[in-house]
Amino acid sequence: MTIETIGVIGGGAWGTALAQAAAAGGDPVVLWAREGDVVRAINDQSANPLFLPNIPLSRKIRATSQLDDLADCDAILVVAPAQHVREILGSASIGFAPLILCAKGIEAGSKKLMSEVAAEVYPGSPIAVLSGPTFAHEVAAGLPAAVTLACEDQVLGQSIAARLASPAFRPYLSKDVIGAEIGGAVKNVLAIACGVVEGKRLGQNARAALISRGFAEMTRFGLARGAEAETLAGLSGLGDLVLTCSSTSSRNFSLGKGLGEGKSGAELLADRTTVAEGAHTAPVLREAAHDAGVEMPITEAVCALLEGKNSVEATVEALMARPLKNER
Ligand SMILES: NC(=O)c1ccc[n+]([C@@H]2O[C@H](COP(=O)([O-])OP(=O)(O)OC[C@H]3O[C@@H](n4cnc5c(N)ncnc54)[C@H](O)[C@@H]3O)[C@@H](O)[C@H]2O)c1
Ligand SMILES: O=P(O)(O)OC[C@H](O)CO
Repeated sequence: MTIETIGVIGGGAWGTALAQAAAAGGDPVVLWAREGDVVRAINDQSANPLFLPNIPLSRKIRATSQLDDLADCDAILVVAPAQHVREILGSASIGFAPLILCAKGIEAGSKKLMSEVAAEVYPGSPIAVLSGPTFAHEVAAGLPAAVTLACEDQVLGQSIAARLASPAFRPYLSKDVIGAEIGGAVKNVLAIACGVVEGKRLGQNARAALISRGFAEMTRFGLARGAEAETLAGLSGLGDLVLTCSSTSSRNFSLGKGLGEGKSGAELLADRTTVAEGAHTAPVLREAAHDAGVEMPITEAVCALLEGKNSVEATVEALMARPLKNER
């Protein structure tokens, strides 16, 4: 299968960066954005100052406000925030093109992963997941990055990988769709915890401990949901966890930093233009972990902090005072 025209749903930072990556070889890209200003800026100035400032975009990217304009695309990157994917897919008529899911989150209420949401809305469409350690501004600027491209149909996966690959963008194939999704969703919650460590100045040791014990949580939950351990230890799991837990370029890390500095979750989440997926995923993940009988103390701590139910001091004390146990 040859994939030429790529459609992109979502004109935020990551949708725009992926459009830029997909346009690198000179093939056309059609990007749907919700904001009229974004559509106009891309078409008139080859730029997206609202979500991806100071990055000149390829002229091969054409933006539209009409989802139906994606109907003839050979494959569609779905890059809306996780909580809006169902609604946006439901309002599009995009035939049977493969859907490449790029949002990192779990749907509130249903507790479903994006592949499960997409399969409900478009039961006939082949599904893939693209996830990994990728700050949008770096990818859009053409800096090197690698991602997991998970697709049960490996022939389709190879076609998608071949279409998106460039000297600066390297997809690694996997069949483990669930594993790729769980890594991306869980790391956002753990990044909030690492941001708290930074904001409260708890030190580098604490951050490394959180990354390691957070990875143990991610692995326990992932295995319980049918993910493969190798996927969780790969780009879409551990790779993205390390990236997002290390830098204020991460919105989730920055949100946690604010909590660590003493601001409230409500204050930090009010009037945001950009999305911090971990804040939406944390409570759903806590419920899903409970359903699966999986212990996720760091996730529970992040929820309590976001909900204003515990202070940072009391949270750290409680995590450190948990009964001693084997590391595995
Ligand atoms: N930014 C990154 O570096 C990056 C990298 C990899 C994955 N992702 C993931 O990509 C997804 C999209 O994130 P982003 O960074 O492009 O977003 P963003 O923060 O740059 O922009 C916000 C997006 O949310 C959309 N939005 C806001 N309110 C909405 C509503 N009511 N209905 C539908 N859409 C609405 C906006 O149109 C915009 O596309 C997220 O799941 C994120 O985790 C982001
Ligand atoms: O800014 P964040 O925290 O949403 O992280 C962006 C990407 O997911 C990093 O891979």
